[in-house]
Amino acid sequence: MRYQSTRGNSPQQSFLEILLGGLAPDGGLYLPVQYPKVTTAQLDSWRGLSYADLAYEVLSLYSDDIPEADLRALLRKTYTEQVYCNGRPQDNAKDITPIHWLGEEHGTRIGLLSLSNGPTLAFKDMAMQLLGNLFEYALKKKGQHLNILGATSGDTGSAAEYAMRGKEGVKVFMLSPRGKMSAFQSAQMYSLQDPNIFNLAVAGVFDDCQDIVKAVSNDHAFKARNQIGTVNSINWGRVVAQVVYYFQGYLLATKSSAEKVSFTVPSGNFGNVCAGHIARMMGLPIEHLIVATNENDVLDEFFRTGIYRARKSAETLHTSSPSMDISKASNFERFVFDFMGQDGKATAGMFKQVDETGGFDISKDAVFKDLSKYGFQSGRSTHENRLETIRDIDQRYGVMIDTHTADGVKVAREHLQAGIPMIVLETALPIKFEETIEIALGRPAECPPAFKDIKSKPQRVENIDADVNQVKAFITTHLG
Ligand SMILES: Cc1ncc(COP(=O)(O)O)c(C=O)c1O
Ligand SMILES: N[C@@H](CCOP(=O)(O)O)C(=O)O
Repeated sequence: MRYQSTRGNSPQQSFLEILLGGLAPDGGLYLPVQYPKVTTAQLDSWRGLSYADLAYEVLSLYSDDIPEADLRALLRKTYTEQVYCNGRPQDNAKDITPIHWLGEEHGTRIGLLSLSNGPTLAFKDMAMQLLGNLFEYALKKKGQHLNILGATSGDTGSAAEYAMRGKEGVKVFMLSPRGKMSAFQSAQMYSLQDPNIFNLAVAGVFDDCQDIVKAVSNDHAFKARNQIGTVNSINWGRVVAQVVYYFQGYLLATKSSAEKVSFTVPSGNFGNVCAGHIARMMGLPIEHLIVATNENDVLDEFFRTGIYRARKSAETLHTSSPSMDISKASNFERFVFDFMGQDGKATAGMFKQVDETGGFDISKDAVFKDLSKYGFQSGRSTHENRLETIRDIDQRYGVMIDTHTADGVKVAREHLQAGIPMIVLETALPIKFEETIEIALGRPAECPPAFKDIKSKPQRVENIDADVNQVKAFITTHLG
């Protein structure tokens, strides 16, 4: 499979080439030149496979430069019950991402796709554990080192750091928004003392951190000299690994591939739901993909109105679902490229307009009228909605959900369709946002034993301004 940039002005590359490179040289994001199609017969033949073997079926369509035996071995090493049982050991842990059915509402089943039982208790572990193993494999093959520059609003950072701990030839420089994450999230990252991990607390919001990552990646000389790579969903490897659990969710929810399901996805950087879009483009029978935002509702506004209006850092609100406090969703560009007919020049023009004027308006264009063919719907949730939903799901079903998943459930309930199962992606465990859980339920969230004393451990973090040059200087100094 060859990969093209969404800005249409970079040479096509293979899977392993883009894996270590991250952002395309023209500033765009990589996508395959075409989405491989999965037939219903093929889909039915995948029923009953282990998660690792299902992942093989999906990923082998995208990574033909990794020999079959190597890819299968990497996937079997990654997707084990031992790795994905950290949060809440469950009866069906062998499914890796089991569905926890809540019940029936308005004539349809509603369930949670459990994605947060990995080492850091958020869905990011699903792809990040694989990325760690893929990096190690690719670097060994090429005899290279990799210095990862990442941005986090709370969960990508710890997932990446836990996945890269002790990995030979890999250093991690992680930018996080100072004071904007939960105490548990900060402690997870900042308590790591590994010599290959560097945490930088930026005076700004997540979007500032992500802008710095992109600016550093766009300095081609610096990137090449310092072997800079990415672990954010900028990296196609992250997105494609997330495609797998849509297939798993679908197969677990249905008996035959004639059936349809809908997914609701708590969204911030649009990476998770972009993976759902790709699964749908491959032919997975998804009725709707419902984008659920918090008060930072740029994406909801776009799907309702056709107007994309990225907010400035100062307008980005600090909410009780802080991992979704994002106003410039990186992966939205991948979807724009698709709905613009994979026209790189048009996509580059639209994002130039975003840089210059803050957004674009397609409300009157034919492409917006045509957007329904992609199956997207959307909604937003607020702090009050979050508290109410956490309370309701606890009382009605005896299940405690985190604040981001609560945003998903709130919005999912507004889009139920009789007879079409609704699967809400559970993106983190409640303990990560324990302060809000305590407010909602008046009792603490359950904490896995591995994290009992996480907040009392000594922390190692450097404060830094939202300044590209300061970040570059830090990297240069610490690479020696
Ligand atoms: C817990 C949680 N939920 C939802 C999201 C949103 O996912 P995405 O950024 O892929 O849209 C994130 C981070 O992005 C997250 O950490
Ligand atoms: N919510 C994320 C933000 C980064 O998203 P990514 O999917 O692009 O890595 C986080 O928790 O850091």
